[in-house]
Amino acid sequence: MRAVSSEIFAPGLLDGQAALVTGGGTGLGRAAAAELIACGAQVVLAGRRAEVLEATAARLGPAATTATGDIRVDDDAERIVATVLERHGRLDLLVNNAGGQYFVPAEAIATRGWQAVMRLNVGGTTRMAELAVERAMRPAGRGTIVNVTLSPHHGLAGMTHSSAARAAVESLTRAWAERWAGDGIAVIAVAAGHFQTDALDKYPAPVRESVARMVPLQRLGQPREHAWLVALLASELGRSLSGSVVTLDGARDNWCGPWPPPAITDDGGDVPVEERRPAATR
Ligand SMILES: CCCCC/C=C/C(=O)SCCNC(=O)CCNC(=O)[C@H](O)C(C)(C)COP(=O)(O)OP(=O)(O)OC[C@H]1O[C@@H](n2cnc3c(N)ncnc32)[C@H](O)[C@@H]1OP(=O)(O)O
Ligand SMILES: NC(=O)C1=CN([C@@H]2O[C@H](COP(=O)(O)OP(=O)(O)OC[C@H]3O[C@@H](n4cnc5c(N)ncnc54)[C@H](OP(=O)(O)O)[C@@H]3O)[C@@H](O)[C@H]2O)C=CC1
Repeated sequence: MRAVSSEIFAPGLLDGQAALVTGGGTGLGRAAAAELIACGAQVVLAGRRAEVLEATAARLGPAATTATGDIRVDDDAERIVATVLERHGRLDLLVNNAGGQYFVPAEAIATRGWQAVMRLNVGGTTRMAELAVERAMRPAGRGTIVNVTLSPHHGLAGMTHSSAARAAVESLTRAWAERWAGDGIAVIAVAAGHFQTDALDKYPAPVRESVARMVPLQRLGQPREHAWLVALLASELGRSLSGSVVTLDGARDNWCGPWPPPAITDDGGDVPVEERRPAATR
């Protein structure tokens, strides 16, 4: 996946820029990092698993380096941003891509589950944005933050914790765009639909198998398409889009129709629930 040049953008679009991509070791984050590098940026990939980040950096080449840490832990978040500044002396673009949830009926979400999802998607995203602004973008009088959300525009009946969290991020995007406009900082959200990444493997099979069929575009989004949008938002155009939520969903959003969804309900009327990850990976 070593990037040479962008398939769609002019060479040097992001020359000289330094970007931080959270969740940059996998899926959409990895593809965004590859495209940003292809456009000329230096990219720091952040995430919790060093080995995953190192493997991706090796694939992307010398413009990619890594910073390991958990964005929910304040010391880690501070260290990640400090690493970017030590390495590059600047931070032009934060791609707040790390996030997630699990598939579960609303009534089965435990308090700890709500907290885990809110803490990652709202808390981690907020802390990374604040640190990027305080430590790098406000002093520089310039910067761009791209918040990646799972589009909640129709409500996410199978992931209500994430529905609330992602709607919060969209609202924060607007508020931050207003609050930081005077500092020269643009804030934009990408409301993504269904994308073909390895992360989809964790969802129950009937859920996974039904999603692509239900996208009017008749296919899942490709990570490089999402990455092109991130690069576009990192360009000068992103500045005029500050405060916007750009939807990229093949006309499907992440939810449609009744609960329980007939396509995934079993003979007993139950909806499949996502399995817990093995303890070692938690
Ligand atoms: C096909 C349909 C969707 C298509 C669109 C795709 C959208 C995507 O977003 S794909 C990307 C998905 N990637 C991820 O979700 C990765 C990140 N996710 C996570 O790390 C976890 O899901 C997390 C958000 C729950 C955070 O994990 P962590 O903080 O490590 O939380 P714990 O595993 O310790 O769990 C805490 C708490 O949460 C409840 N819980 C977690 N998982 C489940 C589960 N599968 N089923 C039921 N409950 C779960 C539970 O209450 C846990 O507390 P304890 O039981 O006391 O441990
Ligand atoms: N694939 C899809 O269809 C869609 C995905 N999205 C969203 O796009 C983003 C990327 O998704 P995708 O690439 O598919 O999924 P992944 O699960 O591959 O991406 C999540 C990334 O975030 C990192 N991460 C998770 N928790 C933390 C944490 N606490 N601190 C630091 N990093 C963390 C993970 O690395 P590590 O575990 O090593 O920390 C991983 O690299 C997510 O926010 C997802 O919800 C939105 C719409 C659709």
